[in-house]
Formats: sequence, C-alpha cells, structure tokens
Amino acid sequence: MTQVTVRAPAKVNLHLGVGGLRPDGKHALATVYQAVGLYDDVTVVESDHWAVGLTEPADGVPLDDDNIAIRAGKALAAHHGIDRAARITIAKGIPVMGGMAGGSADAAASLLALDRLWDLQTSDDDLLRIAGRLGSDVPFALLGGTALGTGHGEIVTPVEDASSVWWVVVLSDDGLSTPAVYAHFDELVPDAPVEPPVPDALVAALATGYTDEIGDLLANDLWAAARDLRPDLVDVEVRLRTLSPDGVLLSGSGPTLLVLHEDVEEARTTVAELTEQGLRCTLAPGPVAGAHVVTYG
Ligand SMILES: C[C@@](CO)(OP(=O)(O)O)[C@H](O)COP(=O)(O)OP(=O)(O)OC[C@H]1O[C@@H](n2ccc(N)nc2=O)[C@H](O)[C@@H]1O
Ligand SMILES: Nc1ncnc2c1ncn2[C@@H]1O[C@H](COP(=O)(O)OP(=O)(O)O)[C@@H](O)[C@H]1O
Repeated sequence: MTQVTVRAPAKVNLHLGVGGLRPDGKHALATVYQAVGLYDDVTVVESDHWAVGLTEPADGVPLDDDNIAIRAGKALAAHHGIDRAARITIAKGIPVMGGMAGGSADAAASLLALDRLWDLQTSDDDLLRIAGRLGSDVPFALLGGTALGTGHGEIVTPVEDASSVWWVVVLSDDGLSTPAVYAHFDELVPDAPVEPPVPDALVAALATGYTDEIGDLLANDLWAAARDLRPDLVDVEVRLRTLSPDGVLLSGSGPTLLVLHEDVEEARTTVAELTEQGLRCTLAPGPVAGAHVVTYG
C-alpha cells in the first residue's frame, strides 16, 4: 500500500510583536518566524476511517479526531469535495506545548502528505489558505525558511535571511497553554496597539546575516506573561544570560527557552554547560526548509 512521509520543522519567533485582541478571538501579530532543525515526520496511508498514532508515546498529543493532523486531512478532503480517509502516524521530534509549533508542523505535513497520496495537485495558494484556517502557525510550517507573519500570524511573506545560526533549545518538563499566555498578555497590556509595528531593523539585520546584530534585536511580547505563569523560567533565563547576555529568547508562548549562537562549537559548549547544570537541551540549526516529502512508496 502506498505511503507518504513528510517532514516538517519547528519554528522560533525571532520577533513576536503582539497587538490587540481581534473580533475573531486572536491577536494581531507582527512576527518574524524562523524554521529550525527539530522535526516531526508524518506518514500517511489510505484507510477507510481516520486514525492517528504516534511512533513513541508523547503526553498531551490527542489520539482522536482532535489531533490537528486529522483536522488538516479532513479540511483537505472537504476542499476537494472527496470522501477519503487515512491512517496518520507521527514521529515527534518537536516538544509538545513548547512554543515551537509542533502541532502546526503536523498539520502542514499532513496536508502535504495527503495531497501527494491522493494526487490532488492542490495549489500553493489553496494549501496556505487551508493551513491558515487550521492554525496561525500552520502556513509558516509549509513555507519554512524565515518569514514575516502578519494578520494573526497566518499571512506569511518570505524575508531574506543570510544568517546561519545554531539555537540551543532549552526544554521544559511541562508545557504552557498558548491561549492562557495570550489571555494573561491581555491583562498585562490592555492597551496593545491594533496593529503591532513590523520590526524593520531585524528584517534589515537578517539580510546582512550578522548574528550579533540579530541577537540584539530578538524580542517577544509574550515573555512577561509567560514569566508570570511559569516563575520557574526566570531562574533558567538568568542562568542562560550568564552564558550569553544577548542571544536569549523565549520561544513563542513558551516555555522553551533559546540561546542563539553563530558558532557550532560555542553552541556545543553551551549545551554541555547547561547539561552539567541539570537542564535538558538540544541543538537546532536555522533557518531550515519547510514541510517536504521525504519518502513516497
Ligand atoms: C504564540 C505562537 C507564536 O507563533 O506560537 P506558539 O507559541 O503557540 O507555538 C502563535 O501565535 C500561536 O499560534 P497557534 O498555536 O497556531 O494558535 P491557533 O491555533 O491559531 O490559536 C490557538 C489560540 O491561541 C490564541 N491566539 C493564537 C494566535 C494569535 N495570533 N492570537 C491568539 O490569541 C487564541 O486564544 C487561539 O484560540
Ligand atoms: N499533532 C499534534 N501534536 C501536538 N499537539 C497537538 C497535536 N494535535 C493537537 N495538539 C494540541 O495542540 C496544542 C498545542 O500543541 P503544540 O503545537 O505542541 O504547542 P505550541 O502551540 O506551544 O507550539 C496542545 O494542547 C495539543 O494537545
């Protein structure tokens, strides 16, 4: 039986500018996404009913129709007016509820894999539109590289990125709920701008590729809210800043923390030092490609 595997990357938000709450319940964003080298692999095979499984157990991932990979598959079938289903198997390499868009990666991968499995030839524009209805981060998981995200994050425009960086990804044992972080942001910043400003200086720095300059311009408006909800992150952040004063960042809504490095040996040293301190961390390069087919057969 034919099976298709698609690999999709995690993301970080180099800049996450959050505006006011919109009538649709989401916040206006001006964000710069960068795809980074932690991946989920999603494999699909034809089936007479929808089913999803994991290659290894992972807390917090629904194994029913709530799984965003199934929701993506159903949305694609509905778009084409076809009554087909698939069995979806996910190998998770992206932390769950970590602010790195693992669910969005699975949705993007599922769209692409089923498009191939069923030979639907869906246009890129249609895929991006379906993706944007599934979740704010899903279009970017299709695109990859580095991109500006506007609207509620679903309108993605590639930006030139001459950088080649290494992220030390500091994992947390517990996840953080994205809606809870946004809700607390509203309490902390009741007067957020309707449209947050586009970070022109960061976009210009990315075009030059100078890592130090990029490190100076990292920003995340959700950080204060995440710190309040997870005070334990503050201690970790202080320890990271001792190692690298400028390149520390909260990934999206958290709780994953990141340290930027240009040099892979320095990044490895940071991983070794943090591991020594009892923190769980890994390395991820950026930018990397968006969702892509890896096997078909
Ligand atoms: C914060 C970000 C930054 O890239 O990433 P994560 O940290 O989750 O990975 C995203 O905005 C998360 O996007 P995503 O996880 O796709 O969220 P969605 O499914 O669209 O929305 C889930 C919920 O998050 C809140 N939400 C999401 C996006 C947005 N622009 N404003 C919001 O307020 C809403 O409460 C919404 O109901
Ligand atoms: N395939 C999936 N993988 C991970 N989480 C999923 C998936 N499908 C649905 N979810 C739900 O999506 C929410 C967000 O998960 P995730 O994308 O891992 O985190 P984040 O939004 O912080 O990047 C979780 O509550 C999880 O239960």
